[in-house]
Amino acid sequence: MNQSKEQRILNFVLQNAVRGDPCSVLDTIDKYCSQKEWAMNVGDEKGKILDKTVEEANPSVALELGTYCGYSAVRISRLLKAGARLLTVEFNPEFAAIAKQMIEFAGVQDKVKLLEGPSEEIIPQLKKKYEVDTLDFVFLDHWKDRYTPDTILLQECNLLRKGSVLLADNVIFPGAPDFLNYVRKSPHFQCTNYPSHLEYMQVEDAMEKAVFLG
Ligand SMILES: Cn1cnc(CNC(=O)c2cc(-c3ccc(F)cc3)cc(O)c2O)c1
Ligand SMILES: [Mg+2]
Repeated sequence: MNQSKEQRILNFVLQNAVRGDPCSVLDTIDKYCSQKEWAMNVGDEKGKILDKTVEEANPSVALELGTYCGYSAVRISRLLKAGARLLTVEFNPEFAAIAKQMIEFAGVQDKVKLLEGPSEEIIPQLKKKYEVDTLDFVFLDHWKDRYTPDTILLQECNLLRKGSVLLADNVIFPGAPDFLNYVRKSPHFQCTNYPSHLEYMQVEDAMEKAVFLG
């Protein structure tokens, strides 16, 4: 059976990165995806914006929507303080299986809980089933047309508190125009735009930070 691109990325990491070293896993994925096969990891340029936003938020409980191969789950969790945790949601079972192995190889599995299923089903379960009170940080990197409905759902489920930080990838390319409209017009969010480029390409992209004001 033909290997998937995501399986090839994982194999390249297993053969070339240092087990238990998150930075070496990130560098190895970026090397493969810039030199051999493009893939939709957030990448190093936008990854540095993600790093700064996570460090500033210093979250105890973080949520990621859109795990893919686990690149940003490794990126975020390597920065978490002792006892802090990342919940990451992936609806595609093939991607989830790759991400699980990537997270374990990087050695961050004790900080990361991978939840398989559609975000609209998992978000309403976070409080009771996953013992979440409120979320300190949310990284949106899943289907771009789910950013707005899931941001509304997070509010409806009382998962945001004053100061909760949302960071959205790809608000320029592929684009999330309705999300930008929604958060920038809402009195409940303070927004900041971070111009950047599409991962591994010279195409313009950006990340949007939206801090919940309560
Ligand atoms: C299948 N699937 C599972 N999760 C998702 C959600 N992510 C995206 O769709 C996504 C797409 C692109 C992208 C795609 C085509 C292209 F030409 C240029 C860029 C980049 C990203 O950073 C993304 O996050 C999609
Ligand atoms: Mg993305």
